[in-house]
Amino acid sequence: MKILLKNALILKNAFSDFVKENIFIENGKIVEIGKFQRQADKVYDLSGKLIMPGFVNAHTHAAMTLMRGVAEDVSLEEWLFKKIFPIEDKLTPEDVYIGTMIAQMEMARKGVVAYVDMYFHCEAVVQAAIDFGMKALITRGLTDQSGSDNGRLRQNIEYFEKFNGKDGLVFIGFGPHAPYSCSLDYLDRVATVANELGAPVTIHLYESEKETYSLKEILKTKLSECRVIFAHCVHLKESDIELLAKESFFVAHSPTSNLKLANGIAPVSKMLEKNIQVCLGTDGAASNNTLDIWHEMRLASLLQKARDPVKICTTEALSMATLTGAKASGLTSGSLDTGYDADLIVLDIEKPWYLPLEQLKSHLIHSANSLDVYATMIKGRWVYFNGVFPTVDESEIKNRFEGVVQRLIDIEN
Ligand SMILES: CSC[C@H]1O[C@@H](n2cnc3c(O)ncnc32)[C@H](O)[C@@H]1O
Ligand SMILES: [Zn+2]
Repeated sequence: MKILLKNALILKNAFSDFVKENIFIENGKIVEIGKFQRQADKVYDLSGKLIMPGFVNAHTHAAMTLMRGVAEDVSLEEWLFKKIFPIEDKLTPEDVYIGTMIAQMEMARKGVVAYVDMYFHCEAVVQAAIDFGMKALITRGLTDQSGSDNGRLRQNIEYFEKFNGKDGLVFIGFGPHAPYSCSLDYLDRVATVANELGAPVTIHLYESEKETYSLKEILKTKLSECRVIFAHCVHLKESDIELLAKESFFVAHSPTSNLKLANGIAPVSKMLEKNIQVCLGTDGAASNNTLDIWHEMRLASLLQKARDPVKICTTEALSMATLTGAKASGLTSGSLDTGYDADLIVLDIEKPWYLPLEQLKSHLIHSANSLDVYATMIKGRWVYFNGVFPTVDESEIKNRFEGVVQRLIDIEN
């Protein structure tokens, strides 16, 4: 399939300038960007639109759309242990499939092309990603709190063997939940396996001020040799910041979830000063409550500006949401270039809040609305286009979702 996108403004990546050129896509890949004439099977006139790289949501629990709004105005501890875990105990693979589908619809609607997930019933997450056509780094949440992991690591390895690389969309990593739910021995075992398989790892780290373990000790395990996405990193000591400054380490910053669960504000400016690679994640819809990277991008920037107007600048924010997220997840997105997968979004910039157009880059952070996304393409396939989700039956998914939620409510009563 040959696709021509013409007459749009193009932002190739966070660091580039806007150009008015055409994009030619063949078999899911960008073949040419420039001022050319070519024959195509499908031609889209995108006058008045901006084409830019899609966002990477570098930390989420997609299926938690099922629990959006069920546990409000509580601390992380109460939220997780008293409200969320009891509901999660009742989730079936079918529930996780439907919850993940709704999450993907929301993310595609808001310009996300790839996400990093940590959950369970991962075969259902894989199926949802494949059926929808979204890129995902999927990890099995791992804990050994009761002294045993009840086969979770074995399951994660099986997911890797069965699904890693599937359709060029799904990749499998390892998801030790947090240092407070994984012993050091277990973390070492998980990291050893991940390292042998060349798979990335993601783990919650220093989310609340009650988390008092030692990062130095944690990094004496094989985790130090893995590609790791550390989620949250709100309560880092100066010495911890130094430890995270490493080519293979990434921090997924989730400002909304951190504020909503009263965990505070991550020291992102300090991290960026030390060249730590910071990307953005929404966390799950039960703690955010949206899956909106535009919102995270703006909030991340504003929270640091509370103390220093220089941080986080437009280019930095955009690159956190695109290039750094792509690098962290290992998913080849984040930039529009010849040879890259066509993972892009089309934004309707004919709205008053994109004027003056001369300052368009700033508007993308401080004035844009996620619902201005007109279309989202992943590997050359539209997964959202002008109000329609071409790869799924929207009303069927919504009906099934309501059915699952009703069942969960009935169990509770
Ligand atoms: C075992 S699968 C992943 C696990 O993580 C839980 N979770 C979701 N958000 C957070 C968070 O902010 N901190 C800690 N744990 C979180 C989710 O409910 C799943 O049980
Ligand atoms: Zn999380």
